[in-house]
Amino acid sequence: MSDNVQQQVDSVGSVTENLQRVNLNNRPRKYIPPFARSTPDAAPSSPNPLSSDPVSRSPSETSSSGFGGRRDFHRGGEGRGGYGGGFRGGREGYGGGYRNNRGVGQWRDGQHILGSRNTILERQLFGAVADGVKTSTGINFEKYDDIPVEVSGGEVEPVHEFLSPPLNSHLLQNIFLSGYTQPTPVQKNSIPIVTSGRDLMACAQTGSGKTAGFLFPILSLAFDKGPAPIPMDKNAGMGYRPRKAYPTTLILAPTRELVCQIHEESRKFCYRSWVRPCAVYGGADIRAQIRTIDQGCDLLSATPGRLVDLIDRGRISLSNIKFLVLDEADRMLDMGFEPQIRQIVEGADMTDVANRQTLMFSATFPRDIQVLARDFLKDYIFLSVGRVGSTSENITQKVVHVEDSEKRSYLLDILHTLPIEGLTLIFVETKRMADTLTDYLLTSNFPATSIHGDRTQRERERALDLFRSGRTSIMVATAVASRGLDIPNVTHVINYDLPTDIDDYVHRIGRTGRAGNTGHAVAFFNRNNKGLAKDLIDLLNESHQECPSFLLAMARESSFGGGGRGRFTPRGRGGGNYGSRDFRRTTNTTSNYSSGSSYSPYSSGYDRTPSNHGNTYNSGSSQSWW
Ligand SMILES: Nc1ncnc2c1ncn2[C@@H]1O[C@H](COP(=O)(O)OP(=O)(O)OP(=O)(O)O)[C@@H](O)[C@H]1O
Repeated sequence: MSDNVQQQVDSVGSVTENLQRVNLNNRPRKYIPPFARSTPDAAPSSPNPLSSDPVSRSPSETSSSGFGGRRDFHRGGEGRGGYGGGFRGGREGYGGGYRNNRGVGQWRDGQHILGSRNTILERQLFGAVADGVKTSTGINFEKYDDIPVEVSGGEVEPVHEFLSPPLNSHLLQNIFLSGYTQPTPVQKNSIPIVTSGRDLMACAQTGSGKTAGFLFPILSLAFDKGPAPIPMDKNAGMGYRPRKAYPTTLILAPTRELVCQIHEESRKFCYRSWVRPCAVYGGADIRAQIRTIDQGCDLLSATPGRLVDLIDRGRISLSNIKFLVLDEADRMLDMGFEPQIRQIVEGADMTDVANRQTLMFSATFPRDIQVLARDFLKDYIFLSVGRVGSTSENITQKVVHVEDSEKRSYLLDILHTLPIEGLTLIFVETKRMADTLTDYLLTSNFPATSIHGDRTQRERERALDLFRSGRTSIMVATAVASRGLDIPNVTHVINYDLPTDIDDYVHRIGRTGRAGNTGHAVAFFNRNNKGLAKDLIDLLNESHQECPSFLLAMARESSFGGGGRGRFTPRGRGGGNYGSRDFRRTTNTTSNYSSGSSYSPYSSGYDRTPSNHGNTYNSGSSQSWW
């Protein structure tokens, strides 16, 4: 972001803050449910590192909705409709004076009332292909259909086109505004699975449309059924209590940047609907985020740490969650995030597993994490598009032997040969190395920036913005940028330092070759990376890439026994063919996976019962923190 644009954004941001402060003086005392919200021109959005357009931060217009903020929606009387009844929350269509504003809709009297069109917002959300800020589909998009799909745990009849039904007709309009003409394989299958009410663990290659794979069926159901009624607050009336948001969908993702990206995608597909997307993540002003969620929060994208903070402050309740999504699920459930995820899912007031749908998506899903994931799922369908952890053939991979001492000069050689158009992402293992290498590139006259966990959120946002816009065509990154980021025009990924885990490699190189586009990945390999050799060879072979002889020799030397963290490598499965990846199929259980209905997720391996799911997890890393 140029300083000029940054200043504009800042000044619009401060106007927003001032107006919000004014609003605070007259604010209704309770969280505003969907039918009683004022409808601003543009949906209020969280401070968003991915949005460079000041319009996205336009102040919320205080409209005279006439619903009267006096009603205690948390206690409200009987209600109708919405996710199967039985609620005690407020009634739909309360009051009158509805004002249909541009771009934001409402749910009222059991009807979905669409906001009118807002061309400025449309341009901001959907852009134009020529803007270059959205990834457009590449020449190999159609080839996704050749990737084998496997489903276990139930029968699925995939959808082959974006049609209504099964998708809500308004959602279809937003899909077409986004320029999507045909679903990707993961979407073809996730739409019927989720709309039929099943839990899902889905694995599909990087860049193949998993985000829409969960957003489409969730939003379609939300647009069809309307808001879930807000449950009774047990402590209502007991003195002052802060307003609380009751989202119906929670999407958890591991990094701030990814949360923002998911939020931006959500804003597109929620356009003109009653559903208000919000994002909360660390490193940004929590008070501004609280003000935003107070304006309405139906679909919440969050990093776990910030969400826990807001739950602890009594600002968010998870008691209304109908859909829980773990994006990059294997990362969310690994050692680093597992305690926070358990705190959110099991330690707070989250809807229990039987009464919510839980969806997990990733390009990789190690066996041990699949086992752990069962704590959060019920009778789920396992969907894999391509082998779990495989890489897209759209990415041309090259592994070169480079000693540590030669890496810098080798890197410069490569950078000199790259075409000027196109972005290059360079991965290193440490934050210090990210800074050092960036400085080196700058002194060598290459436009470079860096992103890593020691930079402030503002610096991270600025780096990403410079890179995304192409003003700085090289970004040096640690693993913080390895997952999920969808940056158009990344043509090259260089693993200057290789990760120790093959799954991390898969995600890193997946920043290129997205949505049917082609890309290139180069890895610097030397003896220090010996432990990765076997998994890397498997991966290269499977994706029909050249495998250098030094790598084969290194693998022979290596004492590692393949399979990594329990991935279903061809070797691990005893053959090189496409086969089972659902761990339930390779585990000796008494479950019946083919029927779906008779499968019991509680049947093997762990000391659990349906009544105490999760709390007696016994794998060795189990702990109680409440
Ligand atoms: N049906 C579709 N038609 C055209 N483009 C699509 C479609 N679905 C998704 N895309 C685009 O493909 C790109 C990649 O999608 P997305 O980021 O969801 O991939 P992903 O599978 O989640 O990748 P990763 O594993 O890296 O997180 C995005 O730019 C998205 O807009």
